[in-house]
Amino acid sequence: MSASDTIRIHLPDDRNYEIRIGTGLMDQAHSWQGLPKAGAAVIVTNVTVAPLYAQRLREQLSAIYPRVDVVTLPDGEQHKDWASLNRICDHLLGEALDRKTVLFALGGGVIGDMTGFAAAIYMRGVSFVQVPTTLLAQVDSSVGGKTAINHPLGKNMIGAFYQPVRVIADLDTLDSLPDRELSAGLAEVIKYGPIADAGFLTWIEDNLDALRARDKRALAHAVRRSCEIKAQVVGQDEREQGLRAILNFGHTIGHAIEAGLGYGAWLHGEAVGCGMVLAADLSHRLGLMPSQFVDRLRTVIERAGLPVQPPRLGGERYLQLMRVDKKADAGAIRFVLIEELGRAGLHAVPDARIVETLAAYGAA
Ligand SMILES: NC(=O)c1ccc[n+]([C@@H]2O[C@H](COP(=O)([O-])OP(=O)(O)OC[C@H]3O[C@@H](n4cnc5c(N)ncnc54)[C@H](O)[C@@H]3O)[C@@H](O)[C@H]2O)c1
Ligand SMILES: O=C(O)C(=O)C[C@@H](O)[C@H](O)[C@H](O)COP(=O)(O)O
Ligand SMILES: [Zn+2]
Repeated sequence: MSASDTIRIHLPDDRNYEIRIGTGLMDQAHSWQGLPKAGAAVIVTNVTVAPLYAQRLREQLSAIYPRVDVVTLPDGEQHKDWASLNRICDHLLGEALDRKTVLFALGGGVIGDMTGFAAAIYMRGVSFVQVPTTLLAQVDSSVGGKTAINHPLGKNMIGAFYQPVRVIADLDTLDSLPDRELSAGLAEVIKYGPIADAGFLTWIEDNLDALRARDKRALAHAVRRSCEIKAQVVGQDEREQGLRAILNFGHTIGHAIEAGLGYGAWLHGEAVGCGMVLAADLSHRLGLMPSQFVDRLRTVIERAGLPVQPPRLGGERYLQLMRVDKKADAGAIRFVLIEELGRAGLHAVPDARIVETLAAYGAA
């Protein structure tokens, strides 16, 4: 791969945008050219990421915008809430920033989801740019326009579909990412294999050690292929009327784990990794996939440094949490199941089969 690669996401009404992936982008002025003109830019970040990257981004943006503010939020999934959203809106309104103001989400998926939601609702919509600094955000959350905050009763329950105007993924920011967060990001990378590209799953298996060692070429390929798949899916079904649901593989149980344990106890990627093992198992129990697939997926998830043993919340509690899943339909819990390697679909699964599977993993 060259120093940078660009993937384009195609959406109606002139909302196409570029996903730029590469090294050194944070300090390369050309990455930031062509952004909407405005009197002000606001970088939204958190207390961990601000000291690492906010000043560098501010310098780049100062060449474009007369005014560049920084809003620094507390760090953590437990702060993906109304209070943080209000802090962004309080700043925008308190400073009388107009509707041309451009927001820059500098951080992981938590910052990206909240900044996007703030952009969607401030003055009924201002432009925003995703500057993802975690592997998870570079391969998934910065692309596709799902924005949200959590509710104690359910994950991402309050939000909007609202697309960024650009995504700039500087692979160098991954150098400072803790190992546990890198593993969490690998869960969403692995996800794309079984749902969309069997060959990519094999590539991940072959390159997992290089990915965990942060080999830049391996990371670049993982980010690029993940974004290509996500851009294709979202380009066909932006608002999840059908196809887009495949991106939710592992999330039915994953989101139940996150909400059930309290946000932040397990990382999103950890919960999704474990949720994929159980969804693979369900795919086998319902006769869609052979048992070897479950073993294969569990092995790669374990090798990525992710947990595969779900917490023991109890069968009834899991069901209660999953009934508010956004894919649920008239009370029926629906799972993304693998139908063949590289192809997935949405399936209503009877409660008894879900509890049986959870029990097999000691979680019911
Ligand atoms: N919108 C979507 O399509 C979508 C997709 C997947 C996940 N998500 C959401 O994304 C969130 C998870 O995102 P995440 O895994 O990035 O978590 P995160 O945003 O909490 O970031 C993980 C941790 O890494 C720190 N961090 C970020 N960049 C860093 C860097 N370069 N160096 C050092 N530390 C850094 C953060 O401060 C945080 O402590 C969840 O809320 C999930 O629901 C959304
Ligand atoms: O972009 C999507 O669509 C996804 O489902 C990607 C997921 O990885 C992500 O966690 C998403 O936020 C989950 O969506 P939700 O609609 O279940 O909240
Ligand atoms: Zn996810």
